[in-house]
Amino acid sequence: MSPVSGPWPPVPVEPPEIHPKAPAPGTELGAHFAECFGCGDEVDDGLHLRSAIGEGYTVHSKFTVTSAHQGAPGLAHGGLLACAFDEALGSTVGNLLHRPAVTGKLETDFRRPVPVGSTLYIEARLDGVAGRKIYVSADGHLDAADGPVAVNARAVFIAVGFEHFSTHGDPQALEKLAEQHRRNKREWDINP
Ligand SMILES: CCCCCCCC/C=C\CCCCCCCC(=O)SCCNC(=O)CCNC(=O)[C@H](O)C(C)(C)COP(=O)(O)OP(=O)(O)OC[C@H]1O[C@@H](n2cnc3c(N)ncnc32)[C@H](O)[C@@H]1OP(=O)(O)O
Repeated sequence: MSPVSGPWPPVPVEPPEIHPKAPAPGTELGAHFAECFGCGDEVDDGLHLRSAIGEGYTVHSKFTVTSAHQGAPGLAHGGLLACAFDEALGSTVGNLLHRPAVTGKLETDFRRPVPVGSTLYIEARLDGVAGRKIYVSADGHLDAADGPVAVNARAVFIAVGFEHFSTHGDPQALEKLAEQHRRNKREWDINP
């Protein structure tokens, strides 16, 4: 079975334009929202993904699998692995392009089991942009940045206005996020 289901990106794309205020390679990113299941510190059984900007404007993330993340006994649940990639890929779009966007499509190839206690090293990249569609992909290596590949993922994020979050989300939580970003002096304004 081929891990690749077709050409990627599937349509002609423009090269991504890295935002002039994107964090420099080596920058640790921290949580983008304390209540985020993927990266937030306030979610006890969340994934607690930790990410940093890599060379060539990639994003490198680490996800350590705990017993809270099991599907089969002792093994990571595939849906939670997909969640880790959603987070890593979304972080890549948000931090490198400074463009609010949501996941439109997320595809994963699970190539090796990921045991509880192991750490997935995820390297994510921007593959191209076609209008509002932002194409990204990532590889997840087991227990080391150059470990065997356990998961591949690719996704289409769709750029949205900030009103997407204020209209469909929780305005109070959005304000909390805005306050957090003001406190951390982030370079983008998340107010709608
Ligand atoms: C909070 C602010 C942050 C600010 C930035 C700070 C940086 C922070 C760093 C870190 C970031 C975060 C990390 C977290 C990561 C996790 C992200 C998630 O889990 S997001 C939740 C799951 N996803 C949804 O809930 C979407 C639900 N869907 C929708 O809301 C709509 O369907 C939407 C917005 C995606 C599109 O709806 P329409 O009405 O606006 O637009 P239409 O015309 O339908 O589509 C626009 C284009 O996109 C294509 N498109 C739409 N859906 C597609 C799909 N599923 N696959 C492929 N293409 C699709 C269409 O074909 C169209 O393409 P054509 O312009 O015509 O070429």
